[in-house]
Amino acid sequence: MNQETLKKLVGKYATRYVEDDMTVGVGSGTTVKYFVEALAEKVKNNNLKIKCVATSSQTARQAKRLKLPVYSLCDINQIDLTIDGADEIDSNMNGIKGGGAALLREKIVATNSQKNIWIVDHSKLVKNLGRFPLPVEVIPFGYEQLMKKFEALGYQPVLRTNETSAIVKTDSNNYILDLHLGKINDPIKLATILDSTVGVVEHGLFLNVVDEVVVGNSDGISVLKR
Ligand SMILES: O=C[C@H](O)[C@H](O)[C@H](O)COP(=O)(O)O
Repeated sequence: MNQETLKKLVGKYATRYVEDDMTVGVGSGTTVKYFVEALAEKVKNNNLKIKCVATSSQTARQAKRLKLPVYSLCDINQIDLTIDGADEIDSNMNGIKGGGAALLREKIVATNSQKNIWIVDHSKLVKNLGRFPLPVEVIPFGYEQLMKKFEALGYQPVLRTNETSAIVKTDSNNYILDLHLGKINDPIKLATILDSTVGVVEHGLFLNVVDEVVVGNSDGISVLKR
């Protein structure tokens, strides 16, 4: 099975976690896109009454187009379950997210969710985090100074730009610095440093956040539980 087929498979599989009357956090990315499609189908076929909270404007647009009811996080009491993708997951079920620049809203939704499930193909499972550049969302004001600080720390920051070389702006109008770390030996220490750096809005280290990971393998699906 190719990667796209595996993404589709886990996206569809994840709909089994969604029950009537739930409020569901809906993540972002190319894997979640398949979950949203399958969820819309399930909601329609079973006449489910659910509420969705989207982690990005892109997901919100897709969900609305497919007639899923999208609510603002401010207008709901509690999120029962969030289904999201990930860029890397280590053996402690810690992850890197933000490859699609949605990390800030994703972390807000995840930390307001009773349960978090990630859906990935097997290529996302790693021994140590860090081969995937760590996305850090920063305030545009004075971001060059932050880049200098990160360079001095050996983090090798790269300002994220798009195909036309324009600076990528997040849904909150911030910039993304991708840190090329190679291997993150101590994710907790790194998260603490980034959390206390002025100008950093949020980073893509999601530590102790996920409850279950649905993995698409060439011979089928496996589920990792914390
Ligand atoms: O900002 C984007 C999110 O963190 C995505 O969930 C993550 O990048 C995984 O995306 P994909 O399923 O496209 O690999």
